[in-house]
Amino acid sequence: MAGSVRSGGPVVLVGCGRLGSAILEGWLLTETVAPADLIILSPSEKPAAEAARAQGARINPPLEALTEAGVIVLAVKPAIWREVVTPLAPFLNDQAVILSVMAGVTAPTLAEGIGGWPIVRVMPTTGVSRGRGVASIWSADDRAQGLGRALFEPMAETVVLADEALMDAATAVAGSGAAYFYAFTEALARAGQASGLDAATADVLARATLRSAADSMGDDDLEALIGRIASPGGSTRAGLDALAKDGRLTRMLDETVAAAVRRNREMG
Ligand SMILES: NC(=O)C1=CN([C@@H]2O[C@H](COP(=O)(O)OP(=O)(O)OC[C@H]3O[C@@H](n4cnc5c(N)ncnc54)[C@H](O)[C@@H]3O)[C@@H](O)[C@H]2O)C=CC1
Ligand SMILES: O=C(O)[C@@H]1CCC=N1
Repeated sequence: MAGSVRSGGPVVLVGCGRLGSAILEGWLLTETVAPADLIILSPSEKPAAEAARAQGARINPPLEALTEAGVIVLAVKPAIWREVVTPLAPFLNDQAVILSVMAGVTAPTLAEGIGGWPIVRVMPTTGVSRGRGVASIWSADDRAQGLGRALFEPMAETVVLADEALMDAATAVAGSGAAYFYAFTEALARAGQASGLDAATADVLARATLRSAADSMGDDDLEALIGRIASPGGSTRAGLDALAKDGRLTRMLDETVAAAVRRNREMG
């Protein structure tokens, strides 16, 4: 229901890039935040922000408007967040909550730049724009955690993490995972080409197959799902054996996730 998230004041979205826009679109689509409760800070014009403005959101009002804010959502790049929040801090009221969707930036680091307010970290996927995202949530503060859940549960499958240290792994799996999936799709299409399909046909087959596989996955046991396709001694089993030869699939994904975790830690 529009405006059902009662954060104690307007929701301020700081940064309306790829993720900020996705979050904004998800809130409006799922009516999680009423447009009139939204303040968007963005140095440049963004289509998602303009659409929100048309429904009543405020874009770049005088910073005095932030004194009413219930939650400040930081969706800027990790490299610039300090310079972005410094001018905002003097306008925030005691009850405001800082919600960060920035990869890698830890709560203690955030507290150095914008200390004194409860912090909740959320790692969403851009699927929130269609109300079908994933979001990992962590906070040491119950009220802030509740606010993070209220803002993301309507548009994402959410997981509350017990320990902030797990956020880097959750980011490496979920925040980045869709990109791995697209890279896999591309590689599958290329492999189809290497086996004789023309590029356009291989692209259609790879995309359509993985789309329909993702649609059918649900919560079913993954080995059971594989078993429904791979008949014993059949061609899929031969392909799966090649994929897993000498543990290479597992090793490749271990290395992929570990590299992303390392980078998240460096950014923090
Ligand atoms: N794109 C993704 O799938 C995900 C991104 N993230 C995190 O979200 C954050 C943002 O990432 P993206 O949206 O991909 O980056 P982006 O570069 O698309 O967006 C950042 C936005 O911040 C704006 N900005 C710069 N200075 C500003 C200021 N002073 N005030 C307000 N806005 C300002 C820029 O105009 C830009 O639109 C990053 O910290 C990233 O780690 C987290 C999960 C997923
Ligand atoms: O690549 C990034 O830095 C962010 C983290 C998760 C998705 N995008």
